[in-house]
Amino acid sequence: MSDSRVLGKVAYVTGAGQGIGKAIAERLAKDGFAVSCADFNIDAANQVADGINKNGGKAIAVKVDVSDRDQVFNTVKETVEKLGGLDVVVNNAGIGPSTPIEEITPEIYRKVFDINVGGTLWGIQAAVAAFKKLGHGGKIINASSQAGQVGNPDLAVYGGTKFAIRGITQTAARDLAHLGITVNAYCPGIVKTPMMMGIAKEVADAAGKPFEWGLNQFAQNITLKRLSEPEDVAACVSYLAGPDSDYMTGQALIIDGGMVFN
Ligand SMILES: NC(=O)C1=CN([C@@H]2O[C@H](COP(=O)(O)OP(=O)(O)OC[C@H]3O[C@@H](n4cnc5c(N)ncnc54)[C@H](O)[C@@H]3O)[C@@H](O)[C@H]2O)C=CC1
Ligand SMILES: CC(=O)C(C)=O
Repeated sequence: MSDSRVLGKVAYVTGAGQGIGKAIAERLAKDGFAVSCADFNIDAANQVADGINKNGGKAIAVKVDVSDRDQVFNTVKETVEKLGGLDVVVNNAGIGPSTPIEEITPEIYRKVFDINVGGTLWGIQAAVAAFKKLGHGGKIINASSQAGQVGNPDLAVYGGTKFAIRGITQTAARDLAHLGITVNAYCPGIVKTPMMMGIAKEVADAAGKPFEWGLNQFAQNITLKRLSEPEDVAACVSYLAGPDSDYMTGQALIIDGGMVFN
């Protein structure tokens, strides 16, 4: 059921073409947001936007490589022009290769940080510019991870980006509060998406083990004894995007089924 408090508001979600981003876009549309589905894979983003529109929501798809600052600014501008405003930016897009310490190369380091950390910084910057031009504050929501809370096997580079995103979230919260902007993050656990399944396979293959062994390296200590659905994460982001979280900023909400206990 939609929330009358967000009707007429606009959300820009990166990585909305599949996985967690798709679930976030669909949930925010159900909540009542008009949604800009931003993704490198424009065909996938179009499918998500078409599905939202067919279900009575309002959505567009925009092609973006979040590692390219100009593309992020241009697609945020396109969102404002086509949907009539902007209130929430979800910096969800990311890549997650497994990187055994001795196999890390400068190329993979730069690529993962450019997308995961650069994409978050450019999304924050573009959101601030749009909110200021529109004359109001807003909400910025960044994708961290349980792997941004504790070190995970073979994820030194990816996990490093997720730790970085928590720190960026805290600093941005402090720096942007005077503009009426809150900045928070979400830390999913082991979510059934192509990214996670890919990591599990890479870890298993590197160890010469079956896929299930690789997945279990990450999923064996989930208190609730089930993998996360993308919709579990979208429910957390729905809270962060809505007015009930207005008094929250600089936080990284852990939505992992009970893996990390701070
Ligand atoms: N799947 C999991 O278990 C977890 C995922 N996360 C985080 O959640 C976010 C989403 O992850 P998933 O849905 O699992 O990933 P996914 O790989 O299933 O989907 C990622 C989406 O982002 C898009 N994308 C990738 N690089 C892009 C770029 N440079 N510019 C624009 N779009 C780009 C892809 O086309 C894809 O549609 C990521 O930030 C990830 O780090 C955090 C914790 C756990
Ligand atoms: C992909 C990810 O963020 C994990 C394993 O927590």
